[in-house]
Amino acid sequence: MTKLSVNINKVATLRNARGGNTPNVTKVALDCEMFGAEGITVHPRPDERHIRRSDVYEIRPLLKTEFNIEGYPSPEFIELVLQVKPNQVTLVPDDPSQITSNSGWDTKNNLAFLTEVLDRFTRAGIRTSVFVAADVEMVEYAAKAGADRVELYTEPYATLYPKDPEAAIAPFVEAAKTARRLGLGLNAGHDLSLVNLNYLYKNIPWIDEVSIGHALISDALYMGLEKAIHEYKNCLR
Ligand SMILES: CC(=O)[C@@H](O)[C@H](O)COP(=O)(O)O
Ligand SMILES: NCC(=O)COP(=O)(O)O
Repeated sequence: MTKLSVNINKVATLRNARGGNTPNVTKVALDCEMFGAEGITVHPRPDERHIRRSDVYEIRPLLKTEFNIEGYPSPEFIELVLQVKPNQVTLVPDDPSQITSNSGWDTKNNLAFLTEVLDRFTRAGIRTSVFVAADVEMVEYAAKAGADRVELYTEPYATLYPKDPEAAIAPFVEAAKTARRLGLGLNAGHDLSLVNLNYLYKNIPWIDEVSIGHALISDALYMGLEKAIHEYKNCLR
């Protein structure tokens, strides 16, 4: 069964826009769980443009589903994750100045670094996931580095899907088969939406978890959060 983890970064973006506590990010996280989300994802970026470190500490003890923290493994990020101990940590290769995640790891050229970081989280009992492009070699080196899972960076799929679904999905099926062959768990995320999610799922039904934020929160502005979560879960059947 493919689980839906709701990324609440953009709820924090709205909260931060006025400097107060509306919308209440913690309440939204708990409501997402009540509406059927099977996990909550946050990406506490160094500039705290949306999710703040304080959000991470506040949310952690209250969640009933899975907590996934994404980020670049800086010393500060590693310390935060080891203190909070989420169910899963997802390593992304983002530079602090990036507007959003726009690439997967070069797991081959970062093998030693990733191996050392992943080992620290593994020893702390935290499931690890490495954000990679749909590239067989990048998946293979994520396995070599000791990751429990890979998360396929799905922006290229989302961009090409409307023009050519079969071409869009092809590299992702190959990368997903490689992950399965190597015994890696499989996540996927970035720019997934109600337009493209079901086709991804139908072609790669063994995905463990999709983490979706930007499109889901945008859809919720029109249909409401509860209906949005139900609609996204309906794409995973
Ligand atoms: C790793 C990934 O693809 C998403 O978590 C993305 O990083 C979202 O970050 P923003 O919400 O800051 O765009
Ligand atoms: N890992 C992807 C994620 O958490 C959310 O990405 P997006 O849906 O905001 O593009």
